[in-house]
Amino acid sequence: MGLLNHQNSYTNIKICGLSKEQDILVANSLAIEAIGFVFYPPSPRYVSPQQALQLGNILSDEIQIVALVVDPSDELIQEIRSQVRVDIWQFHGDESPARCAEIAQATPWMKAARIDDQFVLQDFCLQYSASAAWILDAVVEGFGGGGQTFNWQLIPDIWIKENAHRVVLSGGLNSHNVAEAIAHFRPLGVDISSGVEASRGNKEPNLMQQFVDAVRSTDQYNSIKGS
Ligand SMILES: O=C(O)c1ccccc1N[C@@H]1O[C@H](COP(=O)(O)O)[C@@H](O)[C@H]1O
Repeated sequence: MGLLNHQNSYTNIKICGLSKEQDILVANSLAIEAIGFVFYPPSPRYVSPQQALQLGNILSDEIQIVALVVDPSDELIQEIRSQVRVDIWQFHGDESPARCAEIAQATPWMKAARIDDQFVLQDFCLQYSASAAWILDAVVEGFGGGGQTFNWQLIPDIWIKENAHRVVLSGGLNSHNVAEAIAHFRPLGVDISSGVEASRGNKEPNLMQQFVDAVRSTDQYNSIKGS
């Protein structure tokens, strides 16, 4: 169980940016590993620690909570820690490795790499070697959640072969492109926000279901194919 579980024979799924009770009830009905709360005020998916506490109370214990932050203040971290069950921290800003470790303490954390043709992946991986997984995302306005894919060809095949077991792939995923994404990366997990929304910040239950179905049927197809 869990987004960072390497023993699963399937692709782990995180749905990010849930902000309403209805989103949580839908998540509870899907066999997903994690949901994300966005504690970044400019985001259309922002929830306060108090809201996250209430939403967390109705979330299934089987589903992990990822706390997504972008260069957070100490005060915000304190508030999140005191109110929310955080299973994994997600750092999506310019946090240094030391700052990630300081905030996360004993809780696992993931650092997002925002990929463009200037990005030096080797340096990033060395710098953030303590990250339990690396989130690969696109460069978008507002740090993330922009529904944009990055150019997958920028990631060398050899790097994918050696490191995909530590990758949570994100950036513009949806039920139509996720099979190709899994075939290309064979990642530890996939992370989606915009692709399961009717409009920015508004999750659509049918799209959430379709995304999970697409991931699970891709895994099944790949296991039958034996690849
Ligand atoms: O979701 C947001 O609003 C957000 C804000 C700031 C940083 C990251 C954010 N979300 C993360 O962005 C990626 C990609 O999301 P999308 O599927 O392309 O919309 C994902 O890791 C979200 O967790």
